[in-house]
Amino acid sequence: MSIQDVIRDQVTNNDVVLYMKGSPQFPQCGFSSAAVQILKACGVKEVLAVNVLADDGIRQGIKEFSNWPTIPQLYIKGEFVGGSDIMREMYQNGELQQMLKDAGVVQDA
Ligand SMILES: N[C@@H](CCC(=O)N[C@@H](CS)C(=O)NCC(=O)O)C(=O)O
Ligand code: FES
Repeated sequence: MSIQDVIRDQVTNNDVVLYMKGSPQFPQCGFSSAAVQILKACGVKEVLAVNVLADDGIRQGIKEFSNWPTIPQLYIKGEFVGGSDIMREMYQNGELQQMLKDAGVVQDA
């Protein structure tokens, strides 16, 4: 299976996927830490967190997959949402909560 296939499987088989540096418990970059905090603030309980620092193939492959040059990257229901700046904007205007609600990932937002 190619890296692109692995990524496609991850985002297809998990409602919420966060490609990040480090883990939700120990983020290894401020941008990834912010992304984790925003998901928590939205009430997301289940997320597949993929540590790109543990796999350089994924680290580069995800940029190609999404056509987006940086980490973190959030996917909801197989759809690329954005990085931490976009997540923060969408959280502030309520769009992210709505998207998670529509996806059936959180009850009340
Ligand atoms: N403003 C960006 C911040 C993310 C960013 O600049 N990430 C850099 C540094 S962590 C990155 O992924 N560089 C490529 C790499 O490390 O592979 C966002 O909204 O997500
Ligand atoms: S690891 Fe240096 S900015 Fe993210």
